[in-house]
Amino acid sequence: MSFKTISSQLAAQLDKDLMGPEIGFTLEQLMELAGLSVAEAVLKEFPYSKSRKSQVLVVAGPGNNGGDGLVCARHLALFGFNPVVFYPKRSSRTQFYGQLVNQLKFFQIPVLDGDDDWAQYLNPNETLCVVDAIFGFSFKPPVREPFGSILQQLRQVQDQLPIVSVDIPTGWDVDEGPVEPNCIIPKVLVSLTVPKPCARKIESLETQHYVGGRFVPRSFANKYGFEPFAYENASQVVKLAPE
Ligand SMILES: NC(=O)C1=CN([C@@H]2O[C@H](COP(=O)(O)OP(=O)(O)OC[C@H]3O[C@@H](n4cnc5c(N)ncnc54)[C@H](O)[C@@H]3O)[C@@H](O)[C@H]2O)[C@H](O)CC1
Ligand SMILES: [K+]
Repeated sequence: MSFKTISSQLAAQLDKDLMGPEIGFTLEQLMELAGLSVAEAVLKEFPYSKSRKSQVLVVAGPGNNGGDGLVCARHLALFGFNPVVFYPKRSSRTQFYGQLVNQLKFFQIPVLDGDDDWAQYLNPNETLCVVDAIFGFSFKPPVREPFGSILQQLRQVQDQLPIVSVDIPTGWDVDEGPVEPNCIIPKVLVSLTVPKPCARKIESLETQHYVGGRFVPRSFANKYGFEPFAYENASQVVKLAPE
């Protein structure tokens, strides 16, 4: 199946439109659905079973991609997984991020900060997968610390420990694809709303590709030049067939 992508410029316009005065979604609403989508993609790729490891490390960055990760961790816990969140640079953009962290504490999900030993969770014998919610479509290279070292450590384990990237693999340019030498090569990519051009650079044999963020009607999708994705029943994600 060949999938439609929209440029970063158009994606930014789409977001502005969705959250503008006429339509009126709030960021919090979209983030909740985005995080739920990613958790469902994890469940589909790595089905939860009581008899196997269920630890998932969620690495959350300082922006909204990180926010998607915080929401995802909460849904993973509801699905039966044991999420651990590494959130080294906390956003003070709005108080909502603090509320998301409080919700994680309410679920007894550990939230590690920059001083904690997060690398202990990179053991493939104990951790099922890593959710890469570090940067999304607003990443501009070169990567700054502490994220440079974090990416380096993730790169070292990514062949043994599968990485699930939220919207854009971290270190990729939204239009051009891999731009950062230490960028993530995910085993699973969950594009939100509609894939961005960088998704064409994934190797379909190596990376499973999902679309999630099921929040637009057909008329709105058509306005932005794509058709709605073939979501089944109440599912929040759809897996795209390899190209
Ligand atoms: N409609 C949707 O599809 C929705 C998508 N969502 C998610 O939001 C991100 C985009 O969020 P944004 O806050 O614009 O940006 P990022 O999270 O990608 O990153 C911004 C953050 O990162 C810092 N930063 C940028 N470059 C660097 C660098 N080289 N080194 C270090 N730090 C860097 C920057 O300063 C900011 O703090 C999108 O991809 C989706 O995942 C929403 O959830 C809403 C719905
Ligand atoms: K990401």
